[in-house]
Amino acid sequence: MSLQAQIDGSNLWFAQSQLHSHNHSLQPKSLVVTDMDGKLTLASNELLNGLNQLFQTSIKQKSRVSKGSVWLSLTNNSEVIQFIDPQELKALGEDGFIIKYIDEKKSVLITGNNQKAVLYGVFHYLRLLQTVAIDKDSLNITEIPKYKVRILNHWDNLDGSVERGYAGRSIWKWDELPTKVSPRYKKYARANASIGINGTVLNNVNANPHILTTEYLKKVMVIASELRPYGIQVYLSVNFASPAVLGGLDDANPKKEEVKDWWKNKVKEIYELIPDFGGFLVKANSEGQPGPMDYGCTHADGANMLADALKPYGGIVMWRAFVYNPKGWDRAKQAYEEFLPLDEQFRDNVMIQVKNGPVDFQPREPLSPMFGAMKETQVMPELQITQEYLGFSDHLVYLGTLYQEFLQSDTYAKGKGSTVAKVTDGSIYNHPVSGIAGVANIGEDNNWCGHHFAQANWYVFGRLAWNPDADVKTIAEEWVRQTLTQKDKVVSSIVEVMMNSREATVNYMTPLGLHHLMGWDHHYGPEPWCVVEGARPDWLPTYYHKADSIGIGFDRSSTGSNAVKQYFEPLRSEFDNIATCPEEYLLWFHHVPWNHKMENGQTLWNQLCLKYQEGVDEVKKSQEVWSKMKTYIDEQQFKEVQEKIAIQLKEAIWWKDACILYFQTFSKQPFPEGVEEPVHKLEELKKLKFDLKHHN
Ligand SMILES: CO[C@H]1[C@H](O)[C@@H](O)[C@H](O)O[C@@H]1C(=O)O
Repeated sequence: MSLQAQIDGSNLWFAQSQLHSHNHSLQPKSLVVTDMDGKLTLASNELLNGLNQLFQTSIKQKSRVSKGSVWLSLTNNSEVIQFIDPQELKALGEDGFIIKYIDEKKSVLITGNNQKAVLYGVFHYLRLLQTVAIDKDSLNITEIPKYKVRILNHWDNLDGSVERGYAGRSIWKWDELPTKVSPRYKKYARANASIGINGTVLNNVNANPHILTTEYLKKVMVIASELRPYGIQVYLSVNFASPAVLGGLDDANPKKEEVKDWWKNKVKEIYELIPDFGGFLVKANSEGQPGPMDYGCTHADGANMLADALKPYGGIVMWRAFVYNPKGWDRAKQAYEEFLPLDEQFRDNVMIQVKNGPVDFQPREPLSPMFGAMKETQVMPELQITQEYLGFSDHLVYLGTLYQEFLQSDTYAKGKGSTVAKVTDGSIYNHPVSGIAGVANIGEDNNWCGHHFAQANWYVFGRLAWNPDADVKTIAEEWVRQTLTQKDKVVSSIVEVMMNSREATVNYMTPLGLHHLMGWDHHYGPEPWCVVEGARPDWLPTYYHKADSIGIGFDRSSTGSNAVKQYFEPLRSEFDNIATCPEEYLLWFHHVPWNHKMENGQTLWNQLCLKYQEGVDEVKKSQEVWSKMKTYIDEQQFKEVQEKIAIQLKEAIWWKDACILYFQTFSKQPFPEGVEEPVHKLEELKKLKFDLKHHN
């Protein structure tokens, strides 16, 4: 694969360069577009390009539907109405589509209520051609996305750097805009549209107020117009202090009329430039960011002020609940404590954006108790696609399994079956908006995401935002077939590596419910011993593992911080009781003696060491599998992944050695049989200096 091809995005899944090996009895013969006013030009071009590439022929465009046609039309066409029930068409809403084999015409119809929906239908159809065998009977598909807002959050700064970004600099070229328009914007839009993503927040939640200057808004306008044809709305992160910093007001007190007016005027200016602007994302009173609490006001006061300004234009506010205070006993409890009393107070165009776990994007966390608990306010999940705590773009970690575990976690908010997906996608609580956000892993690296397999995490996020109940193994297979290879016998081996990769990472980094053992600022390698003078205690690993001569783990049970109280029954009791707490969360909820008997009869100490070893062994296995892929994979992709897996294995061993050697200073017990002798010395590991620059 040439460098240019990578930059062009030809190594992304939507390039449609290879066909699935299944025999397609329904090979399209012609394309018919019923389109009076040119609304479907983009969709039909995508389809034509895709089909031509897939079948390596030139598909003819015709004006009449005949045997073997693929027929694109909006639903308001009189012919379409003959074949599909009007109720069904109405139910499609804005983004839903139908792909249906029409017997009478011996052709395939792709239709939706607007151009964006038809485009989604086109991409879905192309995906099917590449990933499964389709026939007349299977082509009877209605797809309606579960979440209304399916959005990426870029933590991209105006100077081109990316907070927690591991794929090079930002793709947004603020210096060149508005005059020069990078070709990547359009490719980004296509890739996102192909998986149903319909929104993007361009800038970091640690927001530079300058994004709201007229100068920057004009740049934003250009990006918005590049993304618009693909159905992607632009949103911005805003700094709560903007009225003071930019507007010269005395402060940003949300109760003051002049502050409200400043926001109203700013919003008006934005909509004049970008009529379909989506709204604001806000990180307030969190990690030093300004917010309404600076003025004795609440999160609701702040969010509602912005919501009122956006409401006349249909805009929304995504207000983050990532708040924690170093004075608290347990960081995991704080969002709930701050936000639950405010339920019922938020406007209906506000969503509270909550990270999947109660702490911070760890390799594994139990669900945040916020899900299901806030009933009157729409809560939207925030997932992290960039691998801040999962080995950056050096480790192969397929996050589909993490996302699925979270989305299918039962909150019990309305009895059994109240999964996170159902309490947030509108199935259980019905609010006018719903949404799900993913913190992007995209940068200007040739391969877009730093690691070829990291693209799969962007892909699976989009597919789950469309349908949170979809099967992530199937999604992994889709991605492999569209991106790497169509050879059946190797597809399943690669999918297996992907499916095991997250558990492997949990095991070599933080097994059995441990969390936040990473270096306190870079969040990359292991530093469970880390003590930093002057640093917030809740940024240090020792705050989380609490290892001592008796045992290890954070006691969040009813005898400890009582974080368990924030969960619905029966979860609360299950987590609270050391005998029923799932072992994968054991040290999250309990301080457990070293000699505690685990389910398999091992002591906690032995099991902990064995888990670290299991993680390392799994990476060894994936290295072996990958080494056999050489003949099936593009040379450059093969080599680059191989190099990364070698790093991952080295670092999995680093993680294992660092953690078991350090925890041994408390347990004072030997390593059990089956655990490889550490190749490192603890004192040397403690002196290792991590070079962040090397990883960007
Ligand atoms: C954007 O800031 C990030 C910060 O870099 C990160 O270490 C932490 O995970 O979370 C913050 C947040 O989510 O606001």
